[in-house]
Amino acid sequence: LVLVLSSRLLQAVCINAVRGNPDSVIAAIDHFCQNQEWAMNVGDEKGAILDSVVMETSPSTVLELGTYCGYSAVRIMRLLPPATRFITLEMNPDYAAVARQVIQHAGLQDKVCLVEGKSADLIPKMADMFGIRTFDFVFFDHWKDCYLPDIRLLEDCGLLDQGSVVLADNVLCPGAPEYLDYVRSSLRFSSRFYRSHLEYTRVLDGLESRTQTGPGSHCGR
Ligand SMILES: O=C(NCCCCCn1ccc2cnccc21)c1cc(-c2ccc(F)cc2)cc(O)c1O
Ligand SMILES: [Mg+2]
Repeated sequence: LVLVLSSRLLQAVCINAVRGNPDSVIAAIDHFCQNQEWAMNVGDEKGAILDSVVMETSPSTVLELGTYCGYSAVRIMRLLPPATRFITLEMNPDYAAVARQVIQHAGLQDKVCLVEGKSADLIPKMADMFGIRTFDFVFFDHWKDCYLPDIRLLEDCGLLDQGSVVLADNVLCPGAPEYLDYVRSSLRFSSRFYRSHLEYTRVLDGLESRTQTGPGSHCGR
């Protein structure tokens, strides 16, 4: 039976990770990607930066765009207190299926709301679908040319408010130049670059966080 990469990654989790132990799931995926086959998880180096920004923000509502195999979803959810809402979007049904099983192996299936679809279609429905007013923390890890239109869409839908943090993966590799220009240009928010490396390689990459300083677009004209 020929397994596709995401299924081989899931197999490595099932074999090497302890059920109900998120840290062992993270370690199993990192070991697989470092020693068997590269995969586009945020990885351990950038993952540690993601952890620190999540802990610093201590959000009560979190949105992730780009679930892939669920690696960053497990990283984020393992840090969140029980009442936190975590929503993650994946457009590829095969990846979504693998992610559900990876998240279940970590014992975090009750905390996740994994939705299949495209950000442009689902962001405008977030408020109605999930009763979410604003997101305290958003992790961008989907199509890099969607980062800019999607942060604008989140703002236009009033889903970002004062203190909301948007953290974007891969701002150098593959890169999101227009997004970087945008978040670094406006005075309405502060942005910070975390220098790192492309997952499981020595190629330069980084994360960019953007914190809303002014009130959300829906109030405080
Ligand atoms: O492409 C990347 N990720 C996006 C995958 C597709 C997301 C699709 N998708 C999911 C939800 C969703 C919602 N709306 C619309 C679209 C949506 C990615 C690539 C690399 C990479 C690859 C090769 C290389 F040589 C160097 C680097 C590294 C990363 O870390 C990455 O994240
Ligand atoms: Mg990425």
